Amino acid sequence: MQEEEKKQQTVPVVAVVLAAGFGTRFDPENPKQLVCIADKPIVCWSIEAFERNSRVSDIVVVVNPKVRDGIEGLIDEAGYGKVRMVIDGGAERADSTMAALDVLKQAGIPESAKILIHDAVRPLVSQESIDESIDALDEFSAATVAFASTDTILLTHDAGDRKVIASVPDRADTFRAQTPQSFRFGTIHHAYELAAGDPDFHPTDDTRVVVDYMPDEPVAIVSGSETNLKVTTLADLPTAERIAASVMHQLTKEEARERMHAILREAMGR
Ligand SMILES: Nc1ccn([C@@H]2O[C@H](COP(=O)(O)OP(=O)(O)OP(=O)(O)O)[C@@H](O)[C@H]2O)c(=O)n1
Ligand SMILES: C[C@](O)(CO)[C@H](O)COP(=O)(O)O
Repeated sequence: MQEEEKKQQTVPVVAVVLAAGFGTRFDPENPKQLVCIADKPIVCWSIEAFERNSRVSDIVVVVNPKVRDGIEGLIDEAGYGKVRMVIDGGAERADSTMAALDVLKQAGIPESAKILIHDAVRPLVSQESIDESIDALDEFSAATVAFASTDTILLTHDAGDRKVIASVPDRADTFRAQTPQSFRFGTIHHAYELAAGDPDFHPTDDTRVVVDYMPDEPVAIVSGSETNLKVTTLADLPTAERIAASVMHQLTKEEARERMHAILREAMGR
């Protein structure tokens, strides 16, 4: 059934692009979602990564009042065909995810739908990571793109006004969480329902909601990359520009190759 579903894609694959943050670590007066990298606003890079992926059927964009007009204007101008809704998020990232899940529930989305939740401020996500996220849901109900840590990670606890090490996990077992984080709709919706009553619920990502509230549900790791950078502070911009330049170079080469193949196919009458 799952093999068949994979080939025919019988369930919706919905990307949720979270762009409702306030960029306090970047510059609250200059919303980072709207800042350009290689002349294209960051939010457009992210939306286009999912527009370009033929397996993604729908996109929901989550915004806040400060960026709504700007982002709606960009979506209209570009004519993104898969963007079905632009909705308001909430105070924290998890509130913004919840807003999207509520809207999808109201729209009657099936429990089996595949939901890819992505930080708008990770503009350079690769098609391979998106494809692998969609594939992972044929085996697991939850998965996250993540990048193996090259540093040793220290888990700490508070000792007075200092932190001290609580434990040191084996480096081979440590990863840096990235996005998209992908889920069957029924799983992520249920996890958020379980978490809703908890006053100490302030997760910084969506997989944590499954890990904490549905501990028997395994969450798969999908390969990420160093280039799937999150633009967090102003210091990230030069790196993002460098990565964007190399991505554009790659895309231009691929387009040229595709054009050449099309010319050859036509010349050979195929
Ligand atoms: N209430 C929020 C908070 C964050 N986000 C989104 O979640 C992603 C997380 O990245 P982050 O760097 O934390 O963005 P901000 O929350 O904007 O940044 P900061 O924490 O510095 O305020 C971003 O795409 C952001 O727009 C969101 O949709 N709703
Ligand atoms: C989801 C995330 O990008 C995974 O690395 C990250 O946790 C977002 O955290 P932030 O505090 O909102 O930057």
